[in-house]
Amino acid sequence: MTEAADRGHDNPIRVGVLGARGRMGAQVVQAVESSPDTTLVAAVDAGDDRAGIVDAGAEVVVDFTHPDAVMDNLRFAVTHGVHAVVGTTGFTDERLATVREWLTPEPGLGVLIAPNFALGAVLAMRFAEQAARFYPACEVIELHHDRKADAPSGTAAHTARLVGRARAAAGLGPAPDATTSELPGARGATVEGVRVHSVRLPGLVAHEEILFGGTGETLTIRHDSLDRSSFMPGVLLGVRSVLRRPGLTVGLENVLEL
Ligand SMILES: NC(=O)C1=CN([C@@H]2O[C@H](COP(=O)(O)OP(=O)(O)OC[C@H]3O[C@@H](n4cnc5c(N)ncnc54)[C@H](O)[C@@H]3O)[C@@H](O)[C@H]2O)C=CC1
Ligand SMILES: O=C(O)C1=N[C@H](C(=O)O)C[C@H](O)C1
Repeated sequence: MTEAADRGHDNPIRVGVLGARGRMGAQVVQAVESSPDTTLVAAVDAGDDRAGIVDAGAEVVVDFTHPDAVMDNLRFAVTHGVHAVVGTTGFTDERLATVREWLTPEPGLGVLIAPNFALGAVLAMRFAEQAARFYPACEVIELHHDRKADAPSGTAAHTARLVGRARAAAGLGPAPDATTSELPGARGATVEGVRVHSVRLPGLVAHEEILFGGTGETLTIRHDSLDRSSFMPGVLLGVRSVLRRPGLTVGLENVLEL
């Protein structure tokens, strides 16, 4: 994943990282330090003073923190004129509307929020959206490491929303389901009419299956992030592109022009 860079060694993009000591943040710190067109100017985690990001002259802040912390961080970035690339989960339509409001008086500022920065995950979501209208039923299974704070994953929720909206646009009704008796939770959560199931196990990183059922056949689209390095090309692409994408962009697919 590359994008024609107009910033290089002599004028690298000044990047601050929020959540810098976390699983993702630590990798972002390394990726930003290793890339010739970006330079790390601030690494902030819980308990640190995030004013350091502004004092250091960051142009872009990257946030991989926690759903409970991300809105406050984002408001801080926007009110201080810092572009933001956000991987943290927890974005509802209401939260996105709030971010758009914050950006209204800041017409030059860009915020990119992506539920998943891995190329294959973005492609899987797009393929699922394309397949949705052809099948009477779809369910999503996401599988993650046992330290993950939220369920379902942001990616699975986003996938279900995309599939659910594509189904609705195609005039598809509820998926056939004869279940009349169940233990609570046995059929998962429902997002835009699509069932979503969450698995948590040590040893896993981040995985998603989108299963479609039809007449005498099924289609399974599966993506596996086997290592967090899978997210870094997308994060760096986001850092480069957010500088020239004013307003709110949701999803890396818009940057990739899929
Ligand atoms: N969009 C994507 O491609 C990906 C998104 N994620 C999401 O990123 C988020 C973080 O995931 P992990 O790195 O696995 O979590 P983690 O728990 O390993 O790291 C989060 C870090 O943020 C810090 N933190 C919490 N509140 C903070 C605040 N107010 N200011 C600064 N730092 C703060 C914590 O101390 C911790 O070090 C989650 O929402 C996760 O779902 C994770 C992987 C990929
Ligand atoms: O917490 C994680 O690990 C991940 N979070 C994101 C999500 O919730 O979709 C992206 C990826 O699945 C890894």
